[in-house]
Amino acid sequence: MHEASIRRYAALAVPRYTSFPTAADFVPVTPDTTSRWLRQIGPQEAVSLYIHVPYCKEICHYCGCHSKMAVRESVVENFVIALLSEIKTVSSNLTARPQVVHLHWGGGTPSILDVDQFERIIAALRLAFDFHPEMEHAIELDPRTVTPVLADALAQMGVNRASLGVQDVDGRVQKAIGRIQPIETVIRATNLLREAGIERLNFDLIYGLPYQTVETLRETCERVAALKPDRIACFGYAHLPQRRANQRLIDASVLPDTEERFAQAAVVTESFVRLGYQPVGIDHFALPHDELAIAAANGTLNRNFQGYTTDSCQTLIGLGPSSISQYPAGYAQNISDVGQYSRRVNAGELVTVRGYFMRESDRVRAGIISALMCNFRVDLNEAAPEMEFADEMALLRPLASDGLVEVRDRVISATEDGKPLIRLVAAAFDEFRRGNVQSFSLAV
Ligand SMILES: C=Cc1c2[nH]c(c1C)Cc1[nH]c(c(CCC(=O)O)c1C)Cc1[nH]c(c(C)c1CCC(=O)O)Cc1[nH]c(c(C)c1C=C)C2
Ligand SMILES: C[C@H]1O[C@@H](n2cnc3c(N)ncnc32)[C@H](O)[C@@H]1O
Ligand code: MET
Ligand code: SF4
Repeated sequence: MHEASIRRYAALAVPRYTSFPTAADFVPVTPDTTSRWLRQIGPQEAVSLYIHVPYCKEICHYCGCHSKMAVRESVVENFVIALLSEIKTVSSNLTARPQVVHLHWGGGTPSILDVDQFERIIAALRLAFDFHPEMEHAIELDPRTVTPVLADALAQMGVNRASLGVQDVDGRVQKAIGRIQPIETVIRATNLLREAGIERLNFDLIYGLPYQTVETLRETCERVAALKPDRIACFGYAHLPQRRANQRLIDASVLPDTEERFAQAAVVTESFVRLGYQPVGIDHFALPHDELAIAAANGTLNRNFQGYTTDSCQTLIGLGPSSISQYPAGYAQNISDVGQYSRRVNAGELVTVRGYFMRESDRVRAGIISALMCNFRVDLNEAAPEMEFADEMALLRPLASDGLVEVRDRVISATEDGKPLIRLVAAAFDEFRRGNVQSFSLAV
């Protein structure tokens, strides 16, 4: 593909498609709807739970997550009290006991909770939910917060997977992103978790950050791969300073440009493949024995709000401010403001504010977009035998003539050149993106 085409395409802003419709297209949805959707869950039905802990010790300059600085310990305790209220209200809306197959603590920094707080939350969940004996119990950890006491406590709680925010190990980059974290900190956290018996590890990295180059990234990839985490995610930095005040601390003049980002994404993939990892979707890598690598190879990979997953549950219940729940009938997102969240859950309310009611055609589009994001390929004869997609096909034509996709007998597949730009192919099937450029991140 020509440099000029890369530049043109990679500079387009498109969603990351962790859901379709994306959260940006949600409409008002009320707690009554969530109550109805919760009541429809059947006995022993497999569900996933996501718990959002919206606090960190301090906020990194690049962060795009929903999190605030915990200025006092009491702030975190007040959040835990509110979360316990929400769990009680959600539980009282259930008409059956579901079975939890995946439990994920995200944030923010869940490791800001103390052992007593974790235990109270788990005890509250166990009153209404059965935990599957082989439940995947995962937590996002800031390596700087991992202590021997925490590692042992997490293992005691049944945590069997941890995701560490590594971001980059280069000192100059770390200074520019407000995240000072020498690699020794990552090594220590990794060892403590493994010694405690938590061996399934993921590292998160970011490319497209200030002062990163192809050379610094190659070095970062080698240093983190030497620690042999089963999984690595490497996201493209999404710089949206108009929406995230903390990102205004990043000097945009030292950010890599579109072409450099493109080259960085390529060197990350090239490095991890050389170091024994298999690429999974657009931004994950996994060692060959890992379930995610196996799912990617045999076409059973799924995508949810946390990214790529082996989870195939119909229902994901999100708890905590800003959490998104997924039900067979649609999506429901909680209010994001922690103060309002707390006031309302403490008054016994569900706090759904936005979401989406899935129509049959949305389900078809969601299936197509998910197949493209996970497998880089979709067969419309299987996915949507009844739908013509004339507009969509017209949108794909320029991508096809630039060598990004091949369309044959209604089978759409990305070429090797097209894989990094698969979000653009997916966007052709997104009815909500018809030429309107919104504040999404760059395609690469
Ligand atoms: C773990 C941290 C999270 C990341 N994303 C989310 C969390 C909790 C969830 C999230 N982020 C955004 C939304 C949309 C609704 C909103 O309130 O703004 C949700 C549900 C906003 C957002 N974050 C990023 C972008 C580009 C946007 C806006 C566009 C969009 O909705 O797609 C950047 C970003 N955040 C995270 C990653 C990994 C990432 C970029 C690679 C983490
Ligand atoms: C959950 C993961 O999301 C990533 N992350 C957080 N903020 C951003 C952003 N603005 N752009 C890209 N990735 C981000 C970090 O790698 C974190 O560990
Ligand atoms: N807050 C943790 C970290 O940055 C986990 C990933 S970001 C939600 O290390
Ligand atoms: S990257 Fe992680 S630690 Fe940093 S502010 Fe965001 S949620 Fe908190």
